[in-house]
Amino acid sequence: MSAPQLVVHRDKELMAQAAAARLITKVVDAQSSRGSASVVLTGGRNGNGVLAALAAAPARDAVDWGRIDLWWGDERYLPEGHPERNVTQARAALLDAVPLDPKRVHAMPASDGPYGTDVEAAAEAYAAELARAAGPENHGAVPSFDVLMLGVGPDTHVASLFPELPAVRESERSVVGVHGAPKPPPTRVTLTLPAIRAAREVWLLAAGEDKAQAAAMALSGAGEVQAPAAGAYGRSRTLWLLDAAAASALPRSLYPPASP
Ligand SMILES: O=C(O)[C@H](O)[C@@H](O)[C@H](O)[C@H](O)COP(=O)(O)O
Repeated sequence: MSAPQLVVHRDKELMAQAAAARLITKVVDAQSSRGSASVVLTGGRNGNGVLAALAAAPARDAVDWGRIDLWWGDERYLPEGHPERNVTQARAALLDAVPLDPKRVHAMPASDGPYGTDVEAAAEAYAAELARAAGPENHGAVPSFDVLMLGVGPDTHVASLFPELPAVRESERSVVGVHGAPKPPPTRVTLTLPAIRAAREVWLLAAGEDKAQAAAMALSGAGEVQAPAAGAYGRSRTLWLLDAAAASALPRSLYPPASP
């Protein structure tokens, strides 16, 4: 477990641009040292903001897009191509604009796919896909993702792990179905905390006033069942990328004050 490090940016645009720059560097480094990179994407405005900033970054061409595996932390269980699916939004923000290898774009199943309304079967299928990609050196049923990004919800949810719902307590499976999520749509597929913790680096993104209490709670010792974001950490690094508004309720002891 790595203790959280905080980086506070002036506003959400700068936060997205800085995260995109950071992601380019990480991916290029992973490709140089291991031949390929694996990145887990998140849904939500901030995750999509990072992808849009990456699409606009001149340095995006430094990435070898054919040698990157893309996975998702969660998916809204909706039909293929639905505008509210996380993968649809990621495609619009970045993926359609770069030369990815389609075999390495691991979208979560859709509700009109082979599993139909059986979200548990969809979750099992995604767990099996992750297991196939995990090498012996990965020590588990999921690959050692280079970077796993998570948007933080105002209730401290990450991926589709909502406070007190069964998915956040899952300790065995890497992927589960979610019913009755408080954020629409209610049916979702999500990585579990053990799968998230297999990542080398976990980056939590929080911007806006409505995230201030969530960030303060998750970073002040709350339990992961009440505050799922508190249970999201990487093996070598846990990075909270915040804008000033989301950082506004944090105890000053957690990060140095901005220069006057
Ligand atoms: O399916 C989703 O909606 C998500 O993956 C979810 O976990 C999201 O990342 C947070 O709710 C933060 O979303 P915002 O960045 O839009 O606040």
